[in-house]
Amino acid sequence: MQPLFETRECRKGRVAYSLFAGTIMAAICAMCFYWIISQPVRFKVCRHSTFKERLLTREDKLPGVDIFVCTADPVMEPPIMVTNTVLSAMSFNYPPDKLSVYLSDDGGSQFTFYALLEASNFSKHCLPFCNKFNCAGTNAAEKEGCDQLPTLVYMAREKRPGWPHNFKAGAMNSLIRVSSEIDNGSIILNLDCDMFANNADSIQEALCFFMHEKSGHEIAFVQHPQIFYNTTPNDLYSNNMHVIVQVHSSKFNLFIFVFFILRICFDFCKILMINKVEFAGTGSYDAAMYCGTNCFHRRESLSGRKYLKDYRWNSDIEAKKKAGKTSQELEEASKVLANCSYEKDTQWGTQMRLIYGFAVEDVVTGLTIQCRGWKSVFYNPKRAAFLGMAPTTLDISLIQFKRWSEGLFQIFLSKYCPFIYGHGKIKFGAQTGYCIFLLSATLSLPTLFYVIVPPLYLLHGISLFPKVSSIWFIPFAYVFIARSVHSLIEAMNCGSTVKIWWNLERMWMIRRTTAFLFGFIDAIIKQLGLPRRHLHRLQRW
Ligand SMILES: O=c1ccn([C@@H]2O[C@H](COP(=O)(O)OP(=O)(O)O[C@H]3O[C@H](CO)[C@@H](O)[C@H](O)[C@H]3O)[C@@H](O)[C@H]2O)c(=O)[nH]1
Ligand SMILES: [Mn+2]
Repeated sequence: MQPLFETRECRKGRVAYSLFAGTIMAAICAMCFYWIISQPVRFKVCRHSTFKERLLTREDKLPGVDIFVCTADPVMEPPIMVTNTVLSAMSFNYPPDKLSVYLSDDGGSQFTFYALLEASNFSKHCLPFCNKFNCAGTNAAEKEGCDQLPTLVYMAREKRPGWPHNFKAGAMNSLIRVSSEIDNGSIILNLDCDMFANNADSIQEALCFFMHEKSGHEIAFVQHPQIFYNTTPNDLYSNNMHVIVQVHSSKFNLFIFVFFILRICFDFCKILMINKVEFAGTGSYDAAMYCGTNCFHRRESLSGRKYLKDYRWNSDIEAKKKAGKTSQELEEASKVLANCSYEKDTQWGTQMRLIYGFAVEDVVTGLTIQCRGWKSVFYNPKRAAFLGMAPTTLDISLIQFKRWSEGLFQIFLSKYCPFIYGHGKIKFGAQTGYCIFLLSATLSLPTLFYVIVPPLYLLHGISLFPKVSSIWFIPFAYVFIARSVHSLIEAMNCGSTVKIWWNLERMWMIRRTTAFLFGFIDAIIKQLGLPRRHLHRLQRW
């Protein structure tokens, strides 16, 4: 007998729906994960202060300090700015015979070179003057007579087609070699050319960490925050995204609810608080991130040395190599070291020193140092030690964020992922602290979803959120208010105003939906080995 009816499963669109649900689930898990890892740094925030007067009583033991300034393009980084940085570095309140300033010019520009020459002549007049009037009493230069000035070295390393020059990491590694031939100072300060020293005593303050009796020998680097003297105007950025999504089911509310709560919970990461909460928090787990500039390094740890329990600072290693050598001899010796083929088939850039192949070479380098057993400090003194120039337009700022988020995510996807590479080597709080930054690119996806889907529902006349009269309104309202108030209080505690806080909220929304998204895509493309555009470097102005 023939059946009178049949039942058939409607398979149409099921695969598509599974994919869709899968992505939502993945996004929820990712955000949950992100929220969890952003917690440890908030539970342990430390602040340091130093007693530099006590350090001065040990003046005889002060180490040599080599300051590295990097520049790459005379147009985008005008020589006046570069020389300003160099002069500020030369005027530290520190014995001039123990201070050397190196300028690496990747542009090999005559403008920069002659500007530096002029600056060095100028310094002969201005530095003794500064020393005399700024720091009477404590200044070592004054005691030893005003005639001595810090050593000043200009380096333009060799670049050749076909040889990877590895951007700033390559420049830093050349500087490490060249400076070891000249002064071999056991402390290295790394400055970008758009930052200048804002406190003549910063070296002494940093030395308070390195020379601390009990734990100083464990410290590899002391990172200062990047603080900018020019403000960023937060222009509005219109983003035309025409996405048409057919919505079939209004039972989707649960997803939206979870999304709503999670997005709001993790949404803490604001640039102002980064310095005072997240960076300080990772520092509390002995693993402050190296951020490429404003950072004092111990030469030995930067050069790849492993920390061993019995390690003690040996000031004898600072053999003054330049003693007895003429500057011509030093120049000849340095030329070999700054040669483009010097690093061929060596461990430079692969295992140690500045690591190559990452858009954010600094962060990955800091991580490898910490995984070799060293600790690092995040020091945010009341008076900013260094001041810098921030991007002044929205597009340049977004390009910078795109490069950072991509580079950071690239580290997460590489063998240097803190959970794997750092497992058992750095504290769990430090691993999660790193990942707050390394995973920032991934935030773009849930954010995009959040900003696109609810308006589409609205356009279709489907109500996503409960009515004000409904009891279900309470959790929504609670999460929204609690999150906003917490974020505002955190910002105000860090010295921000309501307006700054509001602008930052807006900027983070813009960054997550643009820069982070492109960073995410490019990092994935690179991971898959597909062809991609070149790194955006130096498009600051
Ligand atoms: O081939 C290059 C490219 C850049 N630089 C110098 O590196 C510094 C920073 O480079 P830039 O590309 O302008 O990066 P920013 O986004 O401004 O810098 C931040 O992000 C970088 C990557 O994480 C870090 O290296 C920096 O220290 C940090 O300030 C500048 O002084 C450049 O002159 C070089 O020396 N050689
Ligand atoms: Mn910079």
